[in-house]
Amino acid sequence: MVTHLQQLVDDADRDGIDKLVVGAVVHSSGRVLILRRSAGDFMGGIEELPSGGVEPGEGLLQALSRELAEEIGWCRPLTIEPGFVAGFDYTSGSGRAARQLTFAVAAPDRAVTLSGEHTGHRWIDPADVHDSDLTPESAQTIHAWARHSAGNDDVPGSSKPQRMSPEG
Ligand SMILES: Nc1nc2c([nH]c(=O)n2[C@H]2C[C@H](O)[C@@H](COP(=O)(O)OP(=O)(O)OP(=O)(O)O)O2)c(=O)[nH]1
Repeated sequence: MVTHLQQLVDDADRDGIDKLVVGAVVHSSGRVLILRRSAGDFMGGIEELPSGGVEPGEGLLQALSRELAEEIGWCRPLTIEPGFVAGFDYTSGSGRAARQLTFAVAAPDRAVTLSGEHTGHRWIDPADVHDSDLTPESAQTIHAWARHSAGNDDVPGSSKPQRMSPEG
């Protein structure tokens, strides 16, 4: 796992990524937690997965743990499900080459405490992502997780980040 995570960081460096972001498919009974961004922010009002930038000196999972504490009030140790990580690249609001690496985390309970970054949350069935304000990249990430969790993962090499273009 450690080698694998380091490989993801090395790949991002090699690919010229300036901003590494970690995200989570937090799920309970097959439903996935999504958050609505505050209206005043860049891309305000969209729905997104809990996510945030990796800070200098932080490991990926350390960053994920901190972001989940900040964004949904989870202070518990996280259990990352092995075998799933989905990646997409985008240009951030400040123009940086960003890559979001999204891991899967089971929610033992559904208690969520939002920060000021988000105005609402809900648990969505992956089949209903078309009926949301998720970006195509977030929607694809949720679909990839749903396929993975159904044991019907038809994406070759799904334990590696998938390159999903904003168009695709
Ligand atoms: N900018 C941007 N964000 C996207 C795209 N697709 C997509 O799912 N997102 C998501 C990632 C984040 O959840 C959110 C926007 O985040 P962001 O990284 O651009 O915003 P930010 O203000 O935190 O970034 P920064 O400018 O401070 O680097 O939208 C896309 O094509 N462009």
